[in-house]
Amino acid sequence: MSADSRLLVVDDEPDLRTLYEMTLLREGFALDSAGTVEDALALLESRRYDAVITDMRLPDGTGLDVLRWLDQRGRSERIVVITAYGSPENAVEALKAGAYDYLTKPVDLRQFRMVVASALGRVPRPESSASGLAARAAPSPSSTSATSASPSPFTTSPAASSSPSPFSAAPSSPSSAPFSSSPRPGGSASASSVASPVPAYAEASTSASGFGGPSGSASATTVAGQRPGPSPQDLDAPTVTPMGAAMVEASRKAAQPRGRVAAAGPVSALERLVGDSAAMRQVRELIEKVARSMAPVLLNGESGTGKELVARAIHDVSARRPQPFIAVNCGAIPEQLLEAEFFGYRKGAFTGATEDREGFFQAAQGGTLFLDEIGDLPLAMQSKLLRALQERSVRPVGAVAEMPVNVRLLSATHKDLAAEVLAGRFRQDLYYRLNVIQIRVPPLRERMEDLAPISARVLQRIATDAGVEPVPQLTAQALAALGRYSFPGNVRELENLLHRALALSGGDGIDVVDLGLPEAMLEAEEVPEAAVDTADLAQGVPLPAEAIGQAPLPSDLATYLDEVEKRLLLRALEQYRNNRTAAGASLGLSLRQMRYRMARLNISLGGDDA
Ligand SMILES: Nc1ncnc2c1ncn2[C@@H]1O[C@H](COP(=O)(O)OP(=O)(O)OP(=O)(O)O)[C@@H](O)[C@H]1O
Repeated sequence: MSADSRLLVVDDEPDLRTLYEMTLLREGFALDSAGTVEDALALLESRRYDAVITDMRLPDGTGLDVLRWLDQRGRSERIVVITAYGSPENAVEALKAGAYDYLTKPVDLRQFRMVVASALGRVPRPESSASGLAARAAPSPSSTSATSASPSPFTTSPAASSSPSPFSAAPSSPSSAPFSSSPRPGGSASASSVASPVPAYAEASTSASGFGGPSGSASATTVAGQRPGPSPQDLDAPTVTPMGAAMVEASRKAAQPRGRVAAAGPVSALERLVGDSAAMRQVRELIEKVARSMAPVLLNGESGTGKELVARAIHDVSARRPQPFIAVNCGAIPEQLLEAEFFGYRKGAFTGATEDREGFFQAAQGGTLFLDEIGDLPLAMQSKLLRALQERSVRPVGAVAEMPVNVRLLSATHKDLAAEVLAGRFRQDLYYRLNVIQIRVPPLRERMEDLAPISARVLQRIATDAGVEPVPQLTAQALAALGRYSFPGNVRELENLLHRALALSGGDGIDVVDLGLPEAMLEAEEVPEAAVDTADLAQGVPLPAEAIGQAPLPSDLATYLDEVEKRLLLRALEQYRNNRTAAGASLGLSLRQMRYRMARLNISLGGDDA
């Protein structure tokens, strides 16, 4: 049944080669094998394969040689590298070099089959004998809705925001504190546990709530609920206490801007990631690149910069897109519930465990598990997570057997994890595993040229959600005022601020006053006196007498005016830290006009000038 896939196995140990061959032949794959790099390359010269499984250490080179050979030729074969036990640095190196995945010796054949299936883009089918949970958790590839046969392990309520749970995700009022570091949006702060890989509520809220909540959530699938679940006694909780559940967002589909859903179909997270700054272009490139492998990615950046959106984009671009994307806020889960939440539990495991429940890993089976605020995981749980990653299997609380999981792990933190390692608060080995590839999502203030397009997109979304038409635009002055703000809460704060501005603005335009920026900030940022003459030129304020009345007449008016214009543009650019949108707006120019004038006057900002 799998004979359409042809694999190449490279290992110099005949016994192992035979073992791999037998395993793969039994799966129905067509197969070639080689014992050296040279033989492998000869075979690869002669034909293409769907995947290559290669040992790292070979008599005449390493698996990396095979990998690089393929990479240099732009070949599409996915590569699984087999590394010796206790040499994670080899695995990391292979992943960085572009391997799809790795296996550690001694190879567990069940894992072997799963990894190969995953490399071939098939839905890995964990052995059903391992646990009924696995089979239940694994969604059908063709199924796009909640398919779990089991009832929700944790009660989830679509009426999330009314949940009294301490972890509930009542959308925060965007107007409450536009300048404070905004509260997490309804999305990320949601409280809910995963019942099934793709809970019905996820589907429903994907189409219902659009691109994000009023406070700027990235997730339209956020669900908050209260789990009347138990606190496992064997996890330091002496009695059963109804707890607020972990914070989870589950979605197989990206959230999408409302109003475009029906016409344009689902909008991927990558499309939702607005911004054409050099930094964002680089992030987008990395997303495309890392989406091709199973390499763990650590997203680093301040709160509200878009780390979760980037994680969703990686999932959306990857072959795992049809499978669940499970986002978990590690910092929000009570410590004594962590193990049960992550790995699930079995009926009778502790008082109140009246039925089997799946955990995040099972819910993400075949898909992506995004662990936000990974730096908040307590050390004990870090060890358990590390083990799950190494073994690619988890043991639900109260279960005897391990169950294999095929999950791609993405994590995020606003902390400096390397410093946390040094301080003894984060396990070095786990850091090493999570940090195979790092993507830094820069703060908004470092990419202010993205301010205008993000604002436009956000306004479009919230206006559409609120049924406001036409979509109000920011005036040039409002945009300039925003350009002077440092946005400690990043894009989320911008969203909150615009939400509030939209509510306050009466007409078609959003002006400075609607933004509710603090007086102190506006005063501090007032245009310096010396600039008033020129800044106000457009409003008809006359130039000071000495500028035109007493200065000698220029012999070449055009060149003279060009020089004046150039100096003013340079001053504005300096004042707005090379942000052309804000600098232009302060002079009453659109970005396009600004670009045109800069090009005409030969003004270059150096570096990437997009
Ligand atoms: N480049 C972008 N374009 C459009 N919207 C964005 C962009 N970056 C972030 N957002 C929006 O900003 C909000 C915050 O993003 P997100 O939740 O991904 O940030 P985060 O870094 O994960 O925050 P935290 O660290 O607090 O979890 C979301 O609503 C998201 O959709």
